[in-house]
Amino acid sequence: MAATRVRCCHSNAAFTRLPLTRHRNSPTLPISLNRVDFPTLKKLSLPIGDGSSIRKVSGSGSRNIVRAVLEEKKTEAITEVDEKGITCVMKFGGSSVASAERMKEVADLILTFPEESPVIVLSAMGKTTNNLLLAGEKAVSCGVSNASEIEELSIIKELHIRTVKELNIDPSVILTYLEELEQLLKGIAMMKELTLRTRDYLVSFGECLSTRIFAAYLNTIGVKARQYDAFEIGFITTDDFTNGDILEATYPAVAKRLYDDWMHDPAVPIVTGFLGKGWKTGAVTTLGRGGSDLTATTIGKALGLKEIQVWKDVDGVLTCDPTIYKRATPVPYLTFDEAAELAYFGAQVLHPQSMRPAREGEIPVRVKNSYNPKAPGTIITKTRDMTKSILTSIVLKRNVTMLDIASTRMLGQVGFLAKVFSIFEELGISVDVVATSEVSISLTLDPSKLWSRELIQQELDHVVEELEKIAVVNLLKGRAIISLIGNVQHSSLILERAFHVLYTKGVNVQMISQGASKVNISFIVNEAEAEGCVQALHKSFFESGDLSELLIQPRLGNGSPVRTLQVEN
Ligand SMILES: Nc1ncnc2c1ncn2[C@@H]1O[C@H](COP(=O)(O)OP(=O)(O)O)[C@@H](O)[C@H]1O
Ligand SMILES: N[C@@H](CC(=O)OP(=O)(O)O)C(=O)O
Repeated sequence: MAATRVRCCHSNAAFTRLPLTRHRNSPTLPISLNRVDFPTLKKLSLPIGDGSSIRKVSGSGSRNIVRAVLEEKKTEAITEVDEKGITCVMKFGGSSVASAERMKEVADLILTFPEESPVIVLSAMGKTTNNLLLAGEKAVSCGVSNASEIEELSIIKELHIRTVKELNIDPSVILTYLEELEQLLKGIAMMKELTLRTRDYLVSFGECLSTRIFAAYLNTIGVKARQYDAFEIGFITTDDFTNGDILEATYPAVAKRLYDDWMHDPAVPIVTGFLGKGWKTGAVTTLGRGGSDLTATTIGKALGLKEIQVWKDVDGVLTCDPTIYKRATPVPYLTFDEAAELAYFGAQVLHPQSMRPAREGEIPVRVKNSYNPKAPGTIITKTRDMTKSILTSIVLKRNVTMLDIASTRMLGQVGFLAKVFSIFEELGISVDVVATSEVSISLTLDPSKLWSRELIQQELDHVVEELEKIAVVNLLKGRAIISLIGNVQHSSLILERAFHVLYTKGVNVQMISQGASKVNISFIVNEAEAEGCVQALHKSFFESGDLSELLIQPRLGNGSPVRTLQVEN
């Protein structure tokens, strides 16, 4: 990997010179200006440092110069860089680094982009996170003397030791971690409890191990790499264990640490995905399952990179989950809103919060297949051409619980709605889909943040108990949400087609909602019927010709059709 080298700093009597480097493809985007964070600098209008604001930042493509003029302090910074800085972030999920063989392929893949200097974000190897969680649950009841024999612990040890051997790297990079993991499981066995905080610490071993192995491997093949634990480099989160939210302070802290290190001693940063540090407790937190995508987009925004790449085991975001229907095809373009909605409604391919930093930083996200790098993948941007777009993807969220809540009329309608939602707020449970009538509400509960079955039941009992103080509650389990992500400007066409399919299949829709986000129509069906519905909907929307031909001509006030077909963007 080429290094960034500062060649000269001009002097000018009127100005103080500050070190500043520039982004390769974006000459006006400097990388660091003393202690000023990059996104702030990029916006140009915000106050920086001790109250100065940037008047002008300009660059020259040919001479690789970036110039920043700071208003009040009359400070100018000019730095000339003859090679590139960090250009993109590449995240590889568990499936992409599941074995030594896969790690070699990922290393080769990174090296096929010599023009890039990436930050690499890794998830835990293969199913390691699931195995860690299972090991933790078993430890609670297995007794201290049996903790070392937990099957999942052996699987984790065996996988990592075999990987280290096959990659020919020094096993000491992971042995202390494996010993510590065993100690932790013994501790859980001794305490006979697994708190959410301990659970997060437990699963953090997955990413801590995979990144250490991969960084060591890159170093053995002559690519200088440096491992980072996200919780040590400024990933600050709320203290919501198992579901931490990234706090704003993360961006400048991460940018500073990565760029300072890069400037002093360039090496490919290999960062643990999924992990953070609680701002009050200082303990390790996690960002929710699949959270490494969010780590990657956070780094992308922090460094103001030109692209965020998330490498998966599928050819991009597909028209539906390929495990439900294998004729799913890649969606070439998505907006941040569509991708966020798709993720929120259960498409495992992206973490629900991961689009937020990318959208804020306006950084394109590319979803690629590490098993098939030639496939173009999906590119996610702020806007896209929606002219012919009707339906983009069908998403299924299983294991949904629906609540029918009918008011006992002790409260007026407004008070009733407010009271119901305050109960959910107090219990920290989010609601997915809502439909209301004058005296009743139907809604579905989001199961994604609950990690174990016992917890779901516990929380449900509590919700019902609270709601029964003001309403008659009917709890309906075994439901599924089918979400149609698409151009809701054509909702009539989408609904007409969707209901025709469901009617033909004899499926009764139990609730329907059209999101205010204008990209999503959701309906609730029995879980047992849901997969069949997705398959039938996919056939109808994606396998029966060009739907845009069906768009009805808008009609004039007198009912006669207008001459040209207009499709709103
Ligand atoms: N609409 C969709 N498009 C692509 N993949 C999907 C979709 N819905 C669900 N998936 C599932 O998401 C998986 C990829 O996400 P994930 O397992 O989190 O990847 P990684 O661990 O590599 O980050 C795919 O293997 C696929 O089964
Ligand atoms: N290892 C964590 C975080 C993650 O992002 O994983 P993946 O990228 O493999 O979905 C998990 O399994 O949840």
